[in-house]
Amino acid sequence: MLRGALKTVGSRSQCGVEQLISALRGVSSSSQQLSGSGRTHASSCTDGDPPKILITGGLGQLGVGLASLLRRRFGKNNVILSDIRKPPNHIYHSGPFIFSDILDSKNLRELIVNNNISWLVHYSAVLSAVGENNVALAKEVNITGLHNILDIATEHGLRVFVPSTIGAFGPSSPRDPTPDLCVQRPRTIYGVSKVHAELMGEYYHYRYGLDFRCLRYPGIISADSQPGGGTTDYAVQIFHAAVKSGHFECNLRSDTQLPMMYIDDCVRATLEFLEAPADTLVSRTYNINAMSFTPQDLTQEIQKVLPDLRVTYNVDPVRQAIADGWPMALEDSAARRDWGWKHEYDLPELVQTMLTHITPGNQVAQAN
Ligand SMILES: NC(=O)c1ccc[n+]([C@@H]2O[C@H](COP(=O)([O-])OP(=O)(O)OC[C@H]3O[C@@H](n4cnc5c(N)ncnc54)[C@H](O)[C@@H]3O)[C@@H](O)[C@H]2O)c1
Ligand SMILES: C[C@@H](O)[C@H](N)C(=O)O
Repeated sequence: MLRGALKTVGSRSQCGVEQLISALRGVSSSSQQLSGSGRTHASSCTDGDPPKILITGGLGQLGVGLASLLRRRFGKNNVILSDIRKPPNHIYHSGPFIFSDILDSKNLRELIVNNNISWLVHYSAVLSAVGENNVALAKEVNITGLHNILDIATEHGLRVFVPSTIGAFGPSSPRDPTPDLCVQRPRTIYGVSKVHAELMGEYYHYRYGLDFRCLRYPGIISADSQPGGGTTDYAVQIFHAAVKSGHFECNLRSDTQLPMMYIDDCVRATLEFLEAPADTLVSRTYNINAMSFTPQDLTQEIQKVLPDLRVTYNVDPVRQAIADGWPMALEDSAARRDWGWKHEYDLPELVQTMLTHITPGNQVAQAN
């Protein structure tokens, strides 16, 4: 039966996944139809052992920061970074790194089996602004890639974390604040693919018992890694320009308010959510919020430290249209209630911390 199921899965059919799960669990397919309760199957790690974690798309803005926190928590060799790009030397030498293209499901499956992976953090993606410039690539990476991840995670009983975003909402969503559950009609391929990921993950959870976990991140701000082509990138770039030249040209209007978060809060939220006992999670997808600000607010806060900073505006119509349809703040009381989410950085702490990291003698380590 197992051989038959494997053969079917090789053809990537939904039915194949179902058969394989049955074969691996030794249950009849009728007994595992529509679990309803969404009870997760398969242990995420062997009793007492730390999880073995694979991070896809790990060389982007967020992967290295998350890997560093997870390695401190679970041990260096239990966290493997992967990407399709070659890592800089300091990342290559900081812990296990491996090539993995999420569009190559055979390679991905081998990696998971050979390394006994139990948790999968799926960071590969094409972000909002880049996605609008290359819809075909965004569809491939964000939708086909996601399908590969969910199928393989289901086959091998993994705990899988897929981040969503403020970009999963659109102009018809309530914007200030945006609740967990509301109308989601995004107008970018990035947003559409992230709503798809949320729904597919939840479907696999209820249908197959997949331990799917998803947080909707705000725009993330980091000092030692560069953003990958999103609408919120200005909020990272302004710090480097402020320190380097004292002038920043902003591609969003001065009054564009968006939810943002410092990277340390983002990766800590991800770890805490990954570790939360399944029975505390009322939902599989949660908003998390920290602060909201406009380019003007951010400029004024930076000017408290660097009064000579000059910001001019050259609005990019594509990014502005995207931002105008996104939340101004996220409502995240469910995350705070169910698994204890609490942010630590508001705007003043963010600015102090970023400027401390980005000093002239300590220019951004190009993590990515
Ligand atoms: N950074 C943010 O502000 C933010 C906010 C909300 C959600 N997110 C989500 O968090 C995740 C990580 O974001 P990020 O900012 O690090 O993204 P990023 O754009 O900086 O990095 C994405 C990585 O994916 C890799 N990638 C692309 N195609 C791939 C493929 N076929 N196979 C394997 N890897 C591939 C790229 O090489 C890149 O290193 C994404 O899913 C993103 O949607 C990010
Ligand atoms: C918000 C987030 O998903 C990403 N930084 C983007 O702007 O596309």
